[in-house]
Amino acid sequence: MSEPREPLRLGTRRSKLAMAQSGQVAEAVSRMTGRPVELVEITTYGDTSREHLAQIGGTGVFVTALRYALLRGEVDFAVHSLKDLPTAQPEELALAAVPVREDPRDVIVARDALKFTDLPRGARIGTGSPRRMAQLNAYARSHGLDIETVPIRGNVDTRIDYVRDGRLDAVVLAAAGLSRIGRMDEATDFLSVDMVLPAPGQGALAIECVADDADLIAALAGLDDPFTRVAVTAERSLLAALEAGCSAPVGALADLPPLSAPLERGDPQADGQIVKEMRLRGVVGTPDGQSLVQLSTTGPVPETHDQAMTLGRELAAEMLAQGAAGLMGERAH
Ligand SMILES: NCc1[nH]cc(CCC(=O)O)c1CC(=O)O
Repeated sequence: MSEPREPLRLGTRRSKLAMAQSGQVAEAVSRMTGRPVELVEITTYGDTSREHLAQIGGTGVFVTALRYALLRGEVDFAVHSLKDLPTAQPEELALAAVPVREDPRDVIVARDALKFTDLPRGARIGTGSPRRMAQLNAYARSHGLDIETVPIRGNVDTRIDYVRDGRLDAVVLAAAGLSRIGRMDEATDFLSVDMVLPAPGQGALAIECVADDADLIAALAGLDDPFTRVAVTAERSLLAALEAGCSAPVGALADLPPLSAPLERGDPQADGQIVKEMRLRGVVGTPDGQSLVQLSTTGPVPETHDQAMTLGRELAAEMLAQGAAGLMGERAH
């Protein structure tokens, strides 16, 4: 008979979203390793501060306390929303797995089940994210819509309450967050990524442990999705190269490009080969939507971390050449 094994300790924030995603990963890890996983709740500064996230300014307010718990050996691994993770990876910690990404899009929760295009003139839309403000306002400008973006913050429940009690016509949220807390049915419209590019890493999770725990890294590797990993690596490399923090008005998404015409037609040139390509799109803009730099590049799926990093850096360099830096306002660092 095998010895009973110690449970793995998963450090998690207390928020409903964090508990939901940690719970889902705990189950997957426990299924895969045959070891029980116990959740250890940790309070982070981002959870307790009442200041606006954009005012706190620093990247990673949700992440730091979990990382200290890992480094102190209080927990064995932690689950983060990848979009909340600072782009610099500390040497002592390993990004052990990036599981398959969920829907990366933003959605709105609007009153009266309204779609975005049905919002009335002067509609008040709540979001604390300069990225969402920039792109919504730019879209409104170019389509002759009259909307007002209203800065709010708070967890997903709090933000939906703004609509429920009539203070706002709509709020913008990440589809993945709503889905993980089981409230996806309250979304009234998806915002297409052609209209609003998501935050780098949105919809993806990061599973982190200490870099010298080789056994655990090997065990967690089973949860890794290589495509999601290179995609978010390229997105975050773009973000880092723009020297932008997590609250900067930067959107990025790497995904499969629409099938190219020759492949759709079964062009004999393609020789029966499906050419695996990835498209990386990036956007940066002023929150009022007056100025926006949006670029895209398509090429073979990166095969290594370095290739993915290069892809993001190169697109960022093109964006900077088109004036991206001037649109980001105060630099986070
Ligand atoms: N900003 C906080 C945050 N961090 C991750 C998610 C959602 C889940 C995800 O994007 O992976 C959210 C909520 C939101 O933006 O609506």
